[in-house]
Amino acid sequence: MRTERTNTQPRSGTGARSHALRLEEVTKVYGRGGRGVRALDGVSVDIARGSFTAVMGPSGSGKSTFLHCAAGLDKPTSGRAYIGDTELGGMNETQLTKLRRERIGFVFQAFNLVPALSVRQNVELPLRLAGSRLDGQWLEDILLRVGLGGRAAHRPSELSGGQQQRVAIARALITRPDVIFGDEPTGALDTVTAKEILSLLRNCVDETGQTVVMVTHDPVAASYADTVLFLADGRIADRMHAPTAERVADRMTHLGAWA
Ligand SMILES: Nc1ncnc2c1ncn2[C@@H]1O[C@H](COP(=O)(O)OP(=O)(O)OP(=O)(O)O)[C@@H](O)[C@H]1O
Repeated sequence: MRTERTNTQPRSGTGARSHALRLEEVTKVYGRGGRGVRALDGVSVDIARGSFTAVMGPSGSGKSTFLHCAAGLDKPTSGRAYIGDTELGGMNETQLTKLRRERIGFVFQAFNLVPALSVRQNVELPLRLAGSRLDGQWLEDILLRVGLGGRAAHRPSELSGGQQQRVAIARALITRPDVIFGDEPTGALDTVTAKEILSLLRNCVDETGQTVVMVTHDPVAASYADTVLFLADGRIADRMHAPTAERVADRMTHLGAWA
């Protein structure tokens, strides 16, 4: 049985569990005055290391804004975002770029691989950009872990969609990041391949203690997580532990997602 590790309460005092990321009263308003859109509205969440969290909600509920503020891609209008104990608000663009390269992994729907580079070179890229030393054994371990041991010399165009997403996951793992953020990582894949990729993300959490936070519209994808956060109108409307696809779909229906 899976251990419940995502603590959705703000951390308090001593004895708190180690968190990979934390948002404190994060509000994001796009635009100004009467035409401003409150995309996030006082969101507080504390996500434990080694946990798998899915973020769901109706279109426009603030999922992308949540991910962007948590990953330092966008600045909250008010409130604070932390990766580990590092508060992002005080950082300039150069520092944020460095933090994203070294401490965050991204897996997007569209894979975003460099076509001219081999699998191995794509996976090494974050370390090269960061000027960090490459641990060859770790690279080999990761390629094996994602099932690409025999494909290291291939170009992305020579791989299937599922294999390309495995490269993206390997690239996200190479820096041993605090958090891997997934933005619809299975959105472009067929059902069978999507399940393989979700199992791989699940294994990264269970076997290497990786933290994964994934935005998805798919209740089946969300069911691989330990916890689902449901957003509605920029707020956390609900959270579900040990989710099943049926319960997630039911909750989404009640949030009016598929009305
Ligand atoms: N750059 C922006 N400028 C103005 N409004 C924005 C901007 N980005 C997002 N919004 C608005 O903020 C709200 C939340 O958007 P967000 O993209 O976070 O929602 P979402 O849940 O990811 O939606 P979807 O599931 O459709 O991708 C929406 O009303 C959206 O129109």
